[in-house]
Amino acid sequence: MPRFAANLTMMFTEHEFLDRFAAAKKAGFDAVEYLFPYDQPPEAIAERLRAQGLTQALFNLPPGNWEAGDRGLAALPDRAEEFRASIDTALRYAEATGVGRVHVMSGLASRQDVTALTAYRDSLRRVCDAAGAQGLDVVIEPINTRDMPGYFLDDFSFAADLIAELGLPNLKLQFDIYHRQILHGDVLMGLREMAPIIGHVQIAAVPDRHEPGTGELDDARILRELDALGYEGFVGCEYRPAGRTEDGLDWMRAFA
Ligand SMILES: O=C(O)C(=O)[C@H](O)CO
Ligand SMILES: [Mg+2]
Repeated sequence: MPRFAANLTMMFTEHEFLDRFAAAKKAGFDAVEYLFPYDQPPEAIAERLRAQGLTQALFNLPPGNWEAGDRGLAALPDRAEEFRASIDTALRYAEATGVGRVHVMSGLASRQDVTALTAYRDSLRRVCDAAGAQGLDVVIEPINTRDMPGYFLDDFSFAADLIAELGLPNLKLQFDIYHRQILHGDVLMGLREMAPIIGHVQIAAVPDRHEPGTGELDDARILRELDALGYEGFVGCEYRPAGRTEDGLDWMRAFA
């Protein structure tokens, strides 16, 4: 049975961010993830995790200026210095929270741009080296370009080939089922083919990104496939609740 992590960026938004940890615990979660913790002191996050007995499943490196349109820095040659600084920031929060993996966002660039591809490879080597020294995995996630137009990493096969080419032992795939369906479909075969390199999974219904089981996929069948494949990582619940978060959790309890 997969271990579900509440995504506190998208769920429990009825509460202030630091109050979402208690809300997630009360709703039955033992793990959390979110996009970015950087608006809070690391100690404040660590205290919430400790007080609620929660495990930190994942968070992202700083993405640049999200409000200004940045969606990560790793493939942006002219932002290399900022990317290097983002690694140090993320590792400070990783130390405080005990997270086991961090997600590196590529940024908006073309995979046909050789300078972007070179920057991306260099960035992944750098972050995997620094994160590995702290016992952390690094995950990269193909994201669909309907939700994120111009995102550099928009193909699962490209991501898998790059992971194989770089051969970095702590570089793994963040398999977001929502993006997989939109980009390629073929979700079960994708899971079977990429199981050896999957470092994190996320789920949301397609196309509305609401609770699993409310879209076009048989999400219960997909979760059973993760069990059958022996996946022992987390499944991040990265969906927008259709109503109050607490009222929409029956789908998860079917797996309890
Ligand atoms: O967009 C997603 O699915 C993610 O998981 C990124 O981390 C945030 O955009
Ligand atoms: Mg995702």
